[in-house]
Amino acid sequence: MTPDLFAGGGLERLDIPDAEIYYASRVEWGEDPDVVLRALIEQVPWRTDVINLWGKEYQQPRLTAWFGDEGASYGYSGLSLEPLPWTELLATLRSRVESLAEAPFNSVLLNYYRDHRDSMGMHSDDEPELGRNPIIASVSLGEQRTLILKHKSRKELKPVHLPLDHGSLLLMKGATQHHWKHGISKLSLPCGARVNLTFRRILATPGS
Ligand SMILES: O=C(O)CCC(=O)C(=O)O
Ligand SMILES: [Fe+2]
Repeated sequence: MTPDLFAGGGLERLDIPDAEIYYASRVEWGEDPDVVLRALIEQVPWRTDVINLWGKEYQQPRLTAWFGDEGASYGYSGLSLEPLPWTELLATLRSRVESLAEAPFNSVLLNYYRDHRDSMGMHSDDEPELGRNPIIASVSLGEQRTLILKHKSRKELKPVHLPLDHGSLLLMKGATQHHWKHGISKLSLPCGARVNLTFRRILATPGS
């Protein structure tokens, strides 16, 4: 299959069935990715979110933060969460991501994996607020960690392992979330910090 390149940016379509995923390993961000990583680790008011699974509360195994346009809120365990306002750095990254992805975003979820023990469970980004066939733009900074993708119904398809590089951009769009789950596993060997930013477009607050 001939790689299908987005204009500029070096995004290359990956050959994964039932998915529309593009990847560029080293994007020109206009800022040194080392500096961006350090600034985010230091400046973002990181929090440990509690998730409710089957009536039991668990701390998420990573730190998170959520920024976005005013009103781009989403329902979460019965609460409606308001985003923090864009910082100058995050607004700059958003503009760059929007031009590379050729799509608008009104919020960003940040994940901070402090070391090899932090992780994210398998899930799809299929919240109703994102609408049908959402486009998610994921920026990775710091330690390389591997995104694992598992098809939800075609058991003959092997899991796909995508190592995400420092300064890379991954786009998931089309029916990807419908067919695939993704997550970041813990590692057994120590590794450094990684910050991931997933830019999203919240369509509307249900009930508003
Ligand atoms: O850290 C990553 O690359 C994955 C993040 C993710 O899947 C999410 O925020 O929904
Ligand atoms: Fe996700």
